[in-house]
Amino acid sequence: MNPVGVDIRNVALAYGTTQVLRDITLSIQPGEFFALLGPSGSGKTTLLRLIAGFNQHQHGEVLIGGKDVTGTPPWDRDVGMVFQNYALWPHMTVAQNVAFGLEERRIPRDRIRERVRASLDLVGLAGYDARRPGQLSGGQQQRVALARTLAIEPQVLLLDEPLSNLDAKLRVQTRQELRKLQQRLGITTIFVTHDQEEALTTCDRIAVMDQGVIQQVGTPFELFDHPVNRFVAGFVGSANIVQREGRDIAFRPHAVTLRKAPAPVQAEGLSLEGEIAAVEFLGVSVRYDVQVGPSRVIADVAHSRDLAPLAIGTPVVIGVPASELRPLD
Ligand SMILES: Nc1ncnc2c1ncn2[C@@H]1O[C@H](COP(=O)(O)OP(=O)(O)OP(=O)(O)O)[C@@H](O)[C@H]1O
Repeated sequence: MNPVGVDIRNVALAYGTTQVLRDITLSIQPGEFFALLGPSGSGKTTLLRLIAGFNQHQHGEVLIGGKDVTGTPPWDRDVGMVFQNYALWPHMTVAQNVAFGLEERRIPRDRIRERVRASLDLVGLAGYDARRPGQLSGGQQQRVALARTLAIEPQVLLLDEPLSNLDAKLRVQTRQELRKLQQRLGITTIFVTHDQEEALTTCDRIAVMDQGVIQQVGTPFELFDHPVNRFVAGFVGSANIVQREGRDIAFRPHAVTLRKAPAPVQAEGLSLEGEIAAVEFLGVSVRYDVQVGPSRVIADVAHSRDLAPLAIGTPVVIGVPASELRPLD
């Protein structure tokens, strides 16, 4: 299979007077595992459904494999979508569920049987053909939904929060399996999630969305190390933001060093005086809330058995090296 790219150009979509997507431009590379990451209501699902053909935009164009698909119905788009609730038929067996989309496409019976077997193999469910969805665990149901979508051999795989119904441990295991499967198939995949850890661990690149606008596109490292604005800095990891000379400066809690006051002020980077306001032991590190004037700064300090924690009320000097300071737009 030759993977295809997806290009979204100046797309806008409104429901009545509610503008849900505003001038979205995005290029997803062939074979890429791409995440749409944002809080609830940011427009991720709307954008995914638009690529699938379930939503229509009022402005701009959507290209799949270089072809403008505006106006093309979902079944003519060569895309497969896995829905958040899986949408499996409860009265059908696993094999019948997986075969369903193929029968609709009028594919010959023996070809259908082959493809059902191959896609159940792919997701590790060989031998489960005769079960009904109600006789499977949540994780297995999720894999049936994935097998059913892969069976139609789409050029683009669209996943709408596919792991959100799984418990925390299974979610981690399933996202690793999904990543491996995606790499093996090399299929262009677009993954909607509101969970930053899921996006950072699974995807090649991420578009961070807020209020129908793409705030930044980048690799997990780029977004974490070089957030362009306050929203991305706070949504991808946690960030401290302080005002300096009329600009916002962001830095990560783990970049902060704490020394008991009085301590010499560092020539380079940021130095602030404050007082420990709260202490949380996280195991690997200790998280300190430091009161600095009217604002709070979070410092994550690596824990060591030889280091007594600082008590609430201790006056401290906060230091952040210049290389860890990020000016924001
Ligand atoms: N059919 C509709 N009619 C009117 N408004 C809609 C419709 N569908 C979605 N919206 C609105 O569009 C905005 C974006 O919704 P969307 O479902 O795309 O967000 P999301 O980022 O996927 O959020 P979530 O993670 O909660 O699913 C929301 O404010 C929502 O209320």
